[in-house]
Amino acid sequence: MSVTVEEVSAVFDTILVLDFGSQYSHLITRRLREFNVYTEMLPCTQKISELSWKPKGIILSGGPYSVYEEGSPHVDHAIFDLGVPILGICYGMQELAWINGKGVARGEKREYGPATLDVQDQSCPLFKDVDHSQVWMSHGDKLSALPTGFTTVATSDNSPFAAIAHKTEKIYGIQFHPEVTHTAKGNLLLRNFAVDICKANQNWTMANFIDTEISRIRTLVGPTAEVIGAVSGGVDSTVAAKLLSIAIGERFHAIYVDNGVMRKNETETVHKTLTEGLGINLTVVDASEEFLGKLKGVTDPEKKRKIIGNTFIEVFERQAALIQPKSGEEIEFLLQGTLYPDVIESISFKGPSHTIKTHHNVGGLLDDMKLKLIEPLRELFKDEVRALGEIMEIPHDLVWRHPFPGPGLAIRVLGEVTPAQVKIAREADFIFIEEIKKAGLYREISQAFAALLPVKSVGVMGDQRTYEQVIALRAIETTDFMTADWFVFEASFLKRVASRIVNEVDGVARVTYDITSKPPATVEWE
Ligand SMILES: Nc1ncnc2c1ncn2[C@@H]1O[C@H](COP(=O)(O)OP(=O)(O)OP(=O)(O)O)[C@@H](O)[C@H]1O
Ligand SMILES: O=c1[nH]c(=O)c2[nH+]cn([C@@H]3O[C@H](COP(=O)(O)O)[C@@H](O)[C@H]3O)c2[nH]1
Ligand SMILES: NC(=O)CC[C@H](N)C(=O)O
Ligand SMILES: [Mg+2]
Repeated sequence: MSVTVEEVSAVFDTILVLDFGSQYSHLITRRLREFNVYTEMLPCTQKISELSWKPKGIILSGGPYSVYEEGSPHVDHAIFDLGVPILGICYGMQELAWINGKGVARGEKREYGPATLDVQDQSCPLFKDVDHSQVWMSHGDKLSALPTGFTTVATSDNSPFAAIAHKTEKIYGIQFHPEVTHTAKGNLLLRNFAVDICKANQNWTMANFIDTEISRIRTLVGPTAEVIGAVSGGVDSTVAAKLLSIAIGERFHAIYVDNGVMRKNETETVHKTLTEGLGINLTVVDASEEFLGKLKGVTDPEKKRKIIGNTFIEVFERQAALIQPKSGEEIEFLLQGTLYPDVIESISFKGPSHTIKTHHNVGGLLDDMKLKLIEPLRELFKDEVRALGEIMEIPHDLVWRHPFPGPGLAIRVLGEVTPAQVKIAREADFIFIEEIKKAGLYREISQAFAALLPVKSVGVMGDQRTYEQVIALRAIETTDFMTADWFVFEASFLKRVASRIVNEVDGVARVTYDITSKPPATVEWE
């Protein structure tokens, strides 16, 4: 028997962003959701007839191509038959012009940076309260003529067609980017479009999402089937597990694997919080010896990742096989903590970005396990997951936890991973994080940790010459982990941490602080 489960976009009023490959496209989605309008992004090649829901409005994003070039992407003209408002941004506006008269050409010079907007037509609802503000331009092509049926709504010094609007339909084009923060009133403009012009309901809140999602899970799973899921104690898997546990109770089986390279006290804390605190049906598997045994003698970072990923799958599958569903049937579903950025990445018009490190998750389980997937967070950004966690009363500490990589301390112990080395990295990390929390800096920092370098250095302690290893501290600020800046601590803070680590952790003679940004460095040392 198959059940139909409504998509989120069929339940909430949805603005559809069609992506032409701009680096800013996902920001459009984020901005609209920030004022509680549900927004989804699909590739610009999406066939409208294949959509199972009707958007309240459509936004055409920017993109790196030129509309007049052969092979450049074009939108399905059926968007005009939907009778919903349309907003074209940069390439998106050029696409509207190309469809309505082809007046787009290479400009004499590129325009990149701030410009001041002059609104000519004050009655245009898109520009309500937006006049004379700074906007951000990033283009080389421009409109050479007004498209058929359009008028000029706003100009700037370099762009005689900074904004255009159709005379009778609700179709708008803007040359600048409202989604970037350099456009002072960009949020307001997007709000004017989504709320005033498209009349989208501002009901996208996690409080509303939670009920829809729980009933969606119940419909999908049905009255008797059971679900398994790997839970790390990280925010994504915990929030997903809590949702499942609210929806189907004991029929959800969470499995946490202690791989021997977790942080100090982690296994105990996760166990206690998830079972006693959150009432999740959790099994803790201690597989540390198995993992550490397989890591023996291995120094190559990618090999470490592969060994941990593969062992993880073996342990998980072994454990899953032990679960006997009450129904007498087999386990039917697997929970995954997939987030919206992963979805965007996989549907991106540009194709998935270049993989620098093979970040594993439990994706490898699927092929032979024949389980159906449940991904309750696949519509959410990380900040939405955190908001959802707060609503479900998951402890703050867990909701705001820095991400922790699946291979754990194994990629923070550079070189061979031995129990002795893991212990040093674990103790140093614990002190660093403890001091960060004491200083009230934990929430300001996106991720912080200590890495153990496989080099020895000379030191002196109590008149004795020492010859021990080096700890590198890393703390970064970032919004998306694709780029990151190192965090600027007060000198006194670093002094305190260094002194504690050298004094309290056996085997460390020296502490350094990593002051490299990403790029060129990555967040992790391996
Ligand atoms: N030690 C572990 N035990 C069980 N599952 C794990 C473990 N480590 C990772 N996983 C699984 O791999 C997935 C991916 O891990 P990842 O670190 O990306 O996400 P997370 O731990 O849920 O959240 P965060 O990004 O905040 O750490 C997890 O959601 C979880 O399903
Ligand atoms: O689950 C994971 N498995 C991995 O192998 C892995 N390597 C890096 N990371 C995390 O990804 C983010 C970006 O890290 P990098 O700049 O080092 O690639 C940071 O948050 C890193 O901690 C991993 N996460
Ligand atoms: N940011 C954009 O959308 C740029 C559009 C187009 N490629 C141009 O250079 O004008
Ligand atoms: Mg994690």
